[in-house]
Amino acid sequence: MAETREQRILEFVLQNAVHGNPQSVLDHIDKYCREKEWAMNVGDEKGLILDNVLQETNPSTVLELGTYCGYSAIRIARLLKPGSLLLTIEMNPAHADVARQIIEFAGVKDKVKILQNSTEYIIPKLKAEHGVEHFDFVFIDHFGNRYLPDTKLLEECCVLRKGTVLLADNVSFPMSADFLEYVRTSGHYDCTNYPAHLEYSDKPDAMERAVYRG
Ligand SMILES: Oc1cc(-c2ccc(F)cc2)cc2cccnc12
Ligand SMILES: [Mg+2]
Repeated sequence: MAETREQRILEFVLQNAVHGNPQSVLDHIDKYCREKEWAMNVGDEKGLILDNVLQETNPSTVLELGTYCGYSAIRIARLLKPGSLLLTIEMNPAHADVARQIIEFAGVKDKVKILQNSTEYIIPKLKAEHGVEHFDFVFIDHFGNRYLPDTKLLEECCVLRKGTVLLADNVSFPMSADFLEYVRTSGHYDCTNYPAHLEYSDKPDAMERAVYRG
């Protein structure tokens, strides 16, 4: 039996999902985490909200904060038009390694670039070292206490443009309360709340869409 939960998820996917089929990989991660071991993927219910908000935006450049096992990176990449790119930042090297393998197995690695470091280290380097002009879409799904500082860092580093869509997971939890307060009251964002449930659970949770107005 693999040592970590993330390695067991990877093993289940490699042994049961259809190689090169992103939906099969998503379905198998959901099956494992619902039936065997809970894990903090955005999951199928909130994943549908992510799909819908993403498709309304039809982005060419996407940033994700918090890769974990790559579940949402695959959800996003499978919907991106040709020539689009997802940059995803993961500070935990073991998680990044599992994500790399799952993303490759799903067949979407050409649309995804995993940057393994902290968000505060990478965000200031996105323009100079990763050729980023602006992001059309940002999915925020790392640790709630970093949501606000990283949103302000994205503003300061000028990687947002008028109309950039931020979508944040887990905004029902107190850790991201300062982020919610800021995007709802600063005057720089138009916000929409999407009530849902915690992944693989009946506990309440929610996502917040915040459209940057500059
Ligand atoms: O979707 C998430 C859920 C949780 C979470 C963990 C334990 C709980 F009891 C409740 C919620 C943590 C996350 C950390 C980072 C990104 N997403 C998370
Ligand atoms: Mg989450």
